[in-house]
This record gives sequence, structure tokens and C-alpha cells, in this order.
Amino acid sequence: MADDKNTPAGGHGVEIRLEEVSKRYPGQKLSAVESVTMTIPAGETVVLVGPSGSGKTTTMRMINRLIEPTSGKITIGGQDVLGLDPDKLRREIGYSIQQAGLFPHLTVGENVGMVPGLVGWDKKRIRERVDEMLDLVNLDPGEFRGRYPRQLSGGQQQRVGVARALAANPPVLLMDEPFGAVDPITRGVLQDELMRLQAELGKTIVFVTHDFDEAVKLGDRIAVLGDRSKILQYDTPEAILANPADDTVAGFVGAGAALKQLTLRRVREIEVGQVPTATIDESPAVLKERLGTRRGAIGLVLDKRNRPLRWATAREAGAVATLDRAGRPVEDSVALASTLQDALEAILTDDDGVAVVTGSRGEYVGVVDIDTVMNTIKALREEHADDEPTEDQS
Ligand SMILES: Nc1ncnc2c1ncn2[C@@H]1O[C@H](COP(=O)(O)OP(=O)(O)OP(=O)(O)O)[C@@H](O)[C@H]1O
Repeated sequence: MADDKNTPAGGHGVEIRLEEVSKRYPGQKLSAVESVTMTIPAGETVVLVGPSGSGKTTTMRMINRLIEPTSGKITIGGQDVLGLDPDKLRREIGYSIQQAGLFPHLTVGENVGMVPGLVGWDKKRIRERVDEMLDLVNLDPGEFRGRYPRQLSGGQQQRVGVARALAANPPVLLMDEPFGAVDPITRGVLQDELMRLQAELGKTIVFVTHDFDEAVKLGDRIAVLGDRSKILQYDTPEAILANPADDTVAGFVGAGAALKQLTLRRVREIEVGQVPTATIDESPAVLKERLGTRRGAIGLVLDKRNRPLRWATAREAGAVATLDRAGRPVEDSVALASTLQDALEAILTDDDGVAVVTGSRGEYVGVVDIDTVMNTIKALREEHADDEPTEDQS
């Protein structure tokens, strides 16, 4: 992994605290940010989300002092940022913005190597680091290091932006709508990559967006901001979706909150059901007997390695000589790692409204149906029903 010598925190995330932080721009009557207090835990991704003009960017930029607070206190890893040299501070905090903000007259390699150069790394180490970072964001160093930003697609520029922000191995990464300017498919890919990177690197990430779905996907916690950066709710995506603090948050969460919760849960987290099964070399009579006389009961024919092959009712099992002809083929299955949304999709497209769950080698694990999904949503709602959303969860 990255060389840790150049940052006091060794590149791993550190806690950020904002205490009654306000910002009033010169000549303005009202503050853009009014007395914000929040704790961003070490190694977590916290997403600031809120409507345009709510003060997300102002709040974030005060952390690396691109904007100076009018009052209040900000600490990073316990250090008061107002007591630090702003240039030094900014080199120790990764920063990535919409449209990547790359220097157009510098090559990709020079852009990525910029901060390591500023903090005095030697040339060889910078060269190695640039290649390591480009690899990390899935760009072939040989192909991309010598190009200029204008010779890259939007998505590639964003990747270089992230590589540059990470180059000096900062403990903290500030990201201001970094994926706002790319198409939805590329955005999804970049979000997945960021999640993979973060699982590996464990930075403290503050991420600004006005896309609530992006916040749900990326955030360990979400701060929903209202006017003047007032924290309307600060909690996990699960808790906010299950129990929005007020109508404004509910409006922001938008339609389909219950459905969005399904993207946060994996099939492995729920209790799957079971149906009668028989392996393909057993006789149809065996499956028929296991299915019993209950109307509509449906069972599974498995291959010799326990992988699901066919669905069959008792009547269908009774109508064939061997089980490889019984009923209908299993078209689709979901893995334990699939989201409940994937499972719901499979349930809704299946003739009998059931989805087969398979393990890592494709073996039969169980089944899920619409009741399983409904019960999960209900349980989530109950789990968070007593949550008392507060402004500061520190
Ligand atoms: N340099 C400035 N001088 C005066 N007012 C400013 C300045 N920068 C921002 N503002 C005002 O401060 C408020 C918050 O702006 P900010 O950019 O932080 O909001 P935001 O939530 O990030 O918005 P968006 O989602 O549109 O980027 C806005 O009302 C904006 O007009």
C-alpha cells in the first residue's frame, strides 16, 4: 500500500470536528453557514446533501480553509486547523471537484505528482507513486501518464482527479460533486470504484452532492442540510430512509424511500425460506412425495452438485419419467451478495413469484419471495422507529 511517511496520520482516516462553525460572506446580511456542529468519524464517508445554495460547498471548503470560517472551531485529528499554515494544511487534505479541476497544461502524470512534489518527495518516488495511483483508479499508466487532460474522456478526467487527491496519501479526502459532470453510467462505475478504494484505504471522506441516491450509495452517514447549512438530520442512510426527521428531509429523500432501502440490504442478511428439493438422479415420485398435497406447492430439482435446475409442482413431477424433464427450467437466481432490490426484480419477473438464492459455487441455499421482502422492510421500519434524529450525533 501507500507509503505513509509523509503524513502524520499515516494516511488512515482521522476524525474531523466542526464546532459552531459559521461563515458570513463579506457584504452579506445572513450567514451562508450558521453555527454547524458535527463530528465526522475517522475512516468514514460522510455525505453532505441538500438543495442548491444550502451551504454544502462552503461548509466543506472551511475544512481545508479554502474558505475561512467567520467563527467556530474545526479540528482534524484533534489539531485546530485555524492554527495551521493553510498551504501545508491543503497539501495534507486530498481535494477532488467536479470536472476534476486538472491543470490543462500539465500531463496526467504531472497533475497526479503535483502534491507529492510540493511536499518534497524525490523524483523516483513520485514517478512510482503516479503509476501506483493511476493503477489504483484503473488507468493504464503507460497509456495515460503522458497525456494532457483534454485528451481524456470526462470519466477518465474524474479518475485522474481522484488519483491526484490521493497521491500524497492524505488521511482526509474532500470531494465536491466529483462525479457531477459525467453521464449516469460512468457515474455508477466511478461510485463503485470509490467504494472499492475506500474499503481498501479507510480515509475520512467528506463528500458533497445534491443527489440523494448517490448519498445513500456512498455514505456511511448522511448529513441532510437545509438553509444555511442547518443539519436537518445526521444519521446512517438506513435510518434516514426508514425514518426521515421531518417533512423537508422526507421530501428530499424523495419517492420510493422504502424501495431505496432494498439497495442497502443484501440477501445474506435476511432469513431465506426453503422449498422441497430432489436431485436429478432421484425419482420423480420422491419429489412428488416431498411436495405433499398442498396446492400450488413448488419444489426444486437440483443437479448433482446441488445447483438448481428446474422448478416443479407435485403434478408436474408426477407427469414425467425422470426429473430432468419435470416442470420448467430455473431462469434466474440471486446470490447471497445480491441486494434485496436485485432479489425483488427476480421475484417480480418469475412466474411463481419466487427467486432461488445460490451460494458462492452456485449451490442452492434457499428461496425468497415477496413476503420475505415485505417483512424486511417492516423490520427496518421498526428498527428505526424509535430513533430520535438529533442535529449533532457526536
Ligand atoms: N463568495 C461568495 N460571496 C457571497 N456569497 C456566497 C459566496 N459563495 C457562496 N455564497 C452564497 O452562500 C450560499 C451557500 O453557497 P454554497 O455554494 O456553499 O451552497 P451549496 O449548497 O454548495 O450549493 P450548490 O449545490 O448550488 O453548489 C449561497 O447562498 C451562495 O450564494
